[in-house]
Amino acid sequence: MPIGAETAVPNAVSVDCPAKINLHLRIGPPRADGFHPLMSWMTTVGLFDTLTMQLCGAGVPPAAGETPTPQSLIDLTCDPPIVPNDDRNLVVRMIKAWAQRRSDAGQAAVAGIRATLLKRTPAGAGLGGGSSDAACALLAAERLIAGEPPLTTDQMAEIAATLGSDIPFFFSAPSAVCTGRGEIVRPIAPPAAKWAVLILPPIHMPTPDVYRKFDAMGLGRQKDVETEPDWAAWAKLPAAKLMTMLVNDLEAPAFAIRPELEAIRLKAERKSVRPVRMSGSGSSLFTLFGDERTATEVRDYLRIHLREFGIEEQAVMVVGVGVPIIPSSA
Ligand SMILES: C[C@@](CO)(OP(=O)(O)O)[C@H](O)COP(=O)(O)OP(=O)(O)OC[C@H]1O[C@@H](n2ccc(N)nc2=O)[C@H](O)[C@@H]1O
Ligand SMILES: Nc1ncnc2c1ncn2[C@@H]1O[C@H](COP(=O)(O)OP(=O)(O)O)[C@@H](O)[C@H]1O
Repeated sequence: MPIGAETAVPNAVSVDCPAKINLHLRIGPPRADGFHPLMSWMTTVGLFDTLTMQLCGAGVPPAAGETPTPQSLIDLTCDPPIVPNDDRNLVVRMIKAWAQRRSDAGQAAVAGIRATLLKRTPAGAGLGGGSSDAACALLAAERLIAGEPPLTTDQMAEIAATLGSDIPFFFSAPSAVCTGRGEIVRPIAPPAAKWAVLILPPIHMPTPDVYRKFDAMGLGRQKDVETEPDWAAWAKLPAAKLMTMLVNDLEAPAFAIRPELEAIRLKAERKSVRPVRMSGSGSSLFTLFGDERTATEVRDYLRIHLREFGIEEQAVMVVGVGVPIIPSSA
């Protein structure tokens, strides 16, 4: 009998899916498969989407106004609805890949899953929101069928790597060094700096465009992704010192595509009197702090001085650095 088919009581799991930032991101020349080798120190930050999932089958009463059972394996509702709820959504693709793996392994089929995704992390910001949602969908799905032999972190990361280079990181949250095309993940200590000011310019940066520009500019040296810093020493550095060590090799191509992003970064650096880095392929920017009070003061100051770029108040925020992922039964 399929799991969920006879479930009398809805069994929901809710996960706050954290965004990530690339504290340090070095990129090498493209490989034969077109992907770029990289070396990145990634950490979660406290900006969250919320994903709720519920087994959905014959015995489960539908939520008010919702269809009784999904027509397909997963019935996803997104808020805002502008986010696709079909196969373009990494949550849908992850659940399908998970169900396929179960089927290949001869495990019981899942009758259906009803999911809702409340989006807060902007897409195209280099914050891995879609990747986090996908990883958290797998964690939630595994929890929904508790009692079965759970997948190991390596098995989850293996499924994840088939869907996106950034997804495996989230199974080693809150802090890891990612190599290969991003899918080889090694947990390390999170930074001592526990707060970040995050700036979200109203700019959508498509990741492939930034990598293409990186190639067109002839950037990328293999040795940059092979020489690893002393991560343990970096993790202990005070925030201001650590910021001076961090590099993002995708800044040059991102700024070549959108020069106003560089102008925002420069202004943010001048006004905060500290280095400001881009995360991933952009467009988000961050700087780290050891204490929340200083972070809040700098945030308030930047809110005033970044207005001229069309950056709204709520797009400059203080977030915790190195937050855990904790699915909870709802
Ligand atoms: C740049 C980074 C840094 O963490 O993050 P984002 O800015 O996307 O958050 C990642 O490398 C993005 O990872 P992710 O967004 O999962 O990329 P994927 O879906 O696997 O690939 C999207 C496209 O990006 C390019 N790509 C991605 C990863 C990589 N190591 N080399 C690449 O060249 C390829 O053109 C690929 O077709
Ligand atoms: N659950 C999801 N949330 C947001 N975007 C998603 C999701 N699933 C797939 N996508 C697609 O992935 C793209 C990249 O989204 P995301 O991972 O949030 O940003 P980034 O690559 O900048 O870190 C989006 O433009 C969108 O088309």
